[in-house]
Amino acid sequence: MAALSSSVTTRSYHSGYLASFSPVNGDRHRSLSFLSASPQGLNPLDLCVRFQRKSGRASVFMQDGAIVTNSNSSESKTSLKGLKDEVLSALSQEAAKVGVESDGQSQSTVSITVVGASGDLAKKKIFPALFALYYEGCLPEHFTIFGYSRSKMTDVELRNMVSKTLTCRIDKRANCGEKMEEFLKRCFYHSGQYDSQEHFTELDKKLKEHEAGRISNRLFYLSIPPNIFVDAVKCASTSASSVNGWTRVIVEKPFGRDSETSAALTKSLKQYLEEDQIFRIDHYLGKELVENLSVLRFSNLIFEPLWSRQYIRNVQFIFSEDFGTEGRGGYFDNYGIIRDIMQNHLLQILALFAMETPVSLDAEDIRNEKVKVLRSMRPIRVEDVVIGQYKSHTKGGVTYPAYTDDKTVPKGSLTPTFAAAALFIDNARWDGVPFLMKAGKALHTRSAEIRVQFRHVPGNLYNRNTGSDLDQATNELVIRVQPDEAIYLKINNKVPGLGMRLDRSNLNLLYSARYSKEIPDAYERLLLDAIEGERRLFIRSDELDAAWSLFTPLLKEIEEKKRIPEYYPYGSRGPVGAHYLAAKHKVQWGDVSIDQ
Ligand SMILES: NC(=O)C1=CN([C@@H]2O[C@H](COP(=O)(O)OP(=O)(O)OC[C@H]3O[C@@H](n4cnc5c(N)ncnc54)[C@H](OP(=O)(O)O)[C@@H]3O)[C@@H](O)[C@H]2O)C=CC1
Ligand SMILES: O=C1O[C@H](COP(=O)(O)O)[C@@H](O)[C@H](O)[C@H]1O
Repeated sequence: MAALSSSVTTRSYHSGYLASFSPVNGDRHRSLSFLSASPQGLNPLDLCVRFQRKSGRASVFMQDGAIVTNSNSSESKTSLKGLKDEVLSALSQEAAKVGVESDGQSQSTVSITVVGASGDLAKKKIFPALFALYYEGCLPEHFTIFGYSRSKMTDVELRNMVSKTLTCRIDKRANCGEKMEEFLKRCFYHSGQYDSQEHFTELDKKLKEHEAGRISNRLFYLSIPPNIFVDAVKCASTSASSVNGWTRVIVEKPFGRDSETSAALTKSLKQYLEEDQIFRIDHYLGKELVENLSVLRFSNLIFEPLWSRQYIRNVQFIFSEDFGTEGRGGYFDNYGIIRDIMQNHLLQILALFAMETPVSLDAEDIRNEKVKVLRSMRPIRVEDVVIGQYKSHTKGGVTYPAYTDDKTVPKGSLTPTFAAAALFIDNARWDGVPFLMKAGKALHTRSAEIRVQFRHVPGNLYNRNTGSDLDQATNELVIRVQPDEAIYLKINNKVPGLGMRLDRSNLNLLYSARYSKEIPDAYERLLLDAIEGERRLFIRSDELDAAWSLFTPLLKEIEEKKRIPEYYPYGSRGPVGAHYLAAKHKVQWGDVSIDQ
């Protein structure tokens, strides 16, 4: 056991289970106390070790029978709450293992209300993710799912609707039908307006019936258009909050459309919620390879020492989709690709990529480091940005529509469906290194990747064998986020034979070849984290402010000056301007080279 401050106040583990947490010493050490009878036969050390292994997020020690965390002082109430939930869940698992009734979970319930249940995202992502979690045994023992929206539906109709969407990966497995039936029995529906206290009070009543007197924990997932976020939060918090457990709200993007509107949204939400109740989702943070970024960097000696301007020439974040805005043009036209993809998904990945080593894996420590990166970024110059919009294109006898052919898009819209930008981080680690971003719809392929291009080998003995273009012969690390998740490193290698010819070959970690387990959808990870109170993958308000501060001046300039996008054919590689932009910064896009 690690010895911590002797003034830590503790209660005997054997006399209780976790019920509260409290600051200790007013400084770095905090304790989690167990207040009532704990399951017999639990080994506190085992619990502690299991907890550490499971969370990998905070240092947790047992001392005098209490669990103590020594995360740094930036640790907030927030992370401690998360810790509490995890400990409860670990405790309950231990209890189940030794066959005693746990007084942790069996006394608490989690009610998940999908607000906007009739909508696209709910059907496409949220219900399937909840089912996948249920299938995997990740949901708590007592849980209830409620759909809430204006559409009139019975519980049975909701279940029918949801069952049609459970065509996710999970239903290919054995016993899926049975599991699906069990899951659907836990799904209910309440029809109501988003701004009606009365309707949320009715929801509250129904939730209470299902909670059956247990400690109630409530998660609201706002899967509705942003203009009604605040109404729904107001009603949920004032009329349907938990009285004895936690209440959390997952908010979907867009979080405003610039610094002002985002700040206004945050202010409005904070009228009804504490920051630690708000879970701003960026589903790219829930993607497996994005989650793995820190593991790659911080647990492999060979990468972190190279992770700086000294060895890295440029970094590229590339997002492309091979379909247009079909069906979502109305939403998209008000935002454009910079707000839709760059300001959030790509910038979040950039921050994770470039941050300094956090003090710990605690959510606040990681988010502190990400904010520092965002705040160190140089304002984006409009001349460092290329924008494009797709136009109609006929190929193989098929005509693909232009962006403005979408009936929900205003005629003559200048909204960019493609953008490329050069960004810089003005700090000691990254001074002068171009971070290039490229995002587009209706391109030739669907992919998301991070490309790290390293500098050339000084005085390379094999220059003669690699050709005159030194940059062509440098190492490149590619993290392919999707599809076909992979990490590969391009190296120079001798082509077997009697001569001395080098080629570029890949050291390739292709996930489908290495791991048999299917990769969970990002929404599964994020929903589970929200239930467990883990905030690491959610956006804190200061991160959001910093992200908007970076992009708002650029967006204003593009929009006020009515900058004309460069038109590119549907299904192409995007505007050629993106290549000129890269060339200006002595970069070649990695996704267009012959040996991608
Ligand atoms: N769909 C997607 O792939 C993604 C969506 N998002 C975000 O998630 C949220 C939900 O998206 P999505 O499901 O596509 O949205 P929808 O447009 O499908 O709306 C969800 C539900 O909200 C209700 N609703 C729609 N418009 C209004 C309105 N003007 N006033 C009141 N209620 C309305 C409808 O339910 P009812 O009429 O029954 O009340 C609808 O079923 C949005 O914030 C979106 O930006 C983020 C990333 C991807
Ligand atoms: O947030 C969004 O993401 C999707 C792409 O998500 P993915 O997980 O399918 O890669 C994008 O289509 C949409 O425009 C955007 O709002």
